[in-house]
Amino acid sequence: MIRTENLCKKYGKFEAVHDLNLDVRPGTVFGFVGENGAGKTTTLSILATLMLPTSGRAYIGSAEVTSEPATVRRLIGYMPDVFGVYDDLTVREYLGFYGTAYGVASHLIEQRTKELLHMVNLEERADAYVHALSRGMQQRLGLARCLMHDPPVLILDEPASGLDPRSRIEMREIIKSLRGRGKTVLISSHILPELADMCDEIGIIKRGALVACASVEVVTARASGQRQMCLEVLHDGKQLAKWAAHHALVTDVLVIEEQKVELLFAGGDEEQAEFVRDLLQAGYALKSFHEVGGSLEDLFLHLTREEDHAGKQTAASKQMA
Ligand SMILES: Nc1ncnc2c1ncn2[C@@H]1O[C@H](COP(=O)(O)OP(=O)(O)OP(=O)(O)O)[C@@H](O)[C@H]1O
Repeated sequence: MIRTENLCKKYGKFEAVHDLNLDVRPGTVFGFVGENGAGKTTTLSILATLMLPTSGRAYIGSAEVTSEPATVRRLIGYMPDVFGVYDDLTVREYLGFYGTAYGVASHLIEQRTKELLHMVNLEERADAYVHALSRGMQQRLGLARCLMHDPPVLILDEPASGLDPRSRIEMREIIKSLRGRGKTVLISSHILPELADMCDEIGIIKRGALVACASVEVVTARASGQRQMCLEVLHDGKQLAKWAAHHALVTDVLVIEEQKVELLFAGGDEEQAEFVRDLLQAGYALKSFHEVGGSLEDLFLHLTREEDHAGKQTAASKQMA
């Protein structure tokens, strides 16, 4: 639903986004994590048609951002990291203004305003002036604003930044509820645990390139000490996946190539040795077996250090789930 192909953006000679390949499936919440200056805002601005890429392509659905910006704008709701509010409007007027700007039919504006204010817990503030709202409330209103034209895709740039813990939790719960409404969400942050709680997949960006991408189950499993194992067999990987899925300590299985299977394992060394023995006894011709990485957060910290980690990055990129 959201896709970039070798996306690059240069500011003068400085390359802020470098050969970025993203693929966010419909209906998923994708967390885009990276330290300050990694290139998140630049990428999201290109997807929101606010900036042209230097090279490469970006798509929302089948619409390409540079050649079909009007179509893209209808498909997305974009919440920038910093946005202004109009001081002399009430909350209701503010949403009405954006509804009109987005071309929402006038009979729908009132209904949608009501629904969205309910969703972002601002019903009781409908007649308050926008400038009188707390920062958390303004951020929630900003999210409601993006949804006025009911777009299938949301692009949210650090929506919880600068919020106190309670407001962050409120924002997180609202974003989680968007998945239930079938929205595809791309959300950026520099805080991995915060994203892990509300996302289906996490992608890590470093110096403009995607260096790791994994399902949130993998992230959580690694954080909770489960092992991620990669097995290669001589024959059909699907058979092996079926066999492994029945094992009590296997919590998730993925066929990543015809003969290659990745799984999450909730046991220690002995159980793991037993698992491999059982597998051989069941007749599988095991070609290779290894454990994959530490926690994704460790990986993130490792990758964002200043030294060159080319070898590790390649390994990380291979972990694409
Ligand atoms: N208009 C610009 N001109 C020159 N350099 C820029 C411009 N905008 C951003 N940059 C640089 O490009 C790099 C990526 O910036 P970007 O804002 O995309 O990162 P980010 O991951 O969103 O960071 P943050 O979390 O701090 O918002 C940074 O080094 C930044 O200084």
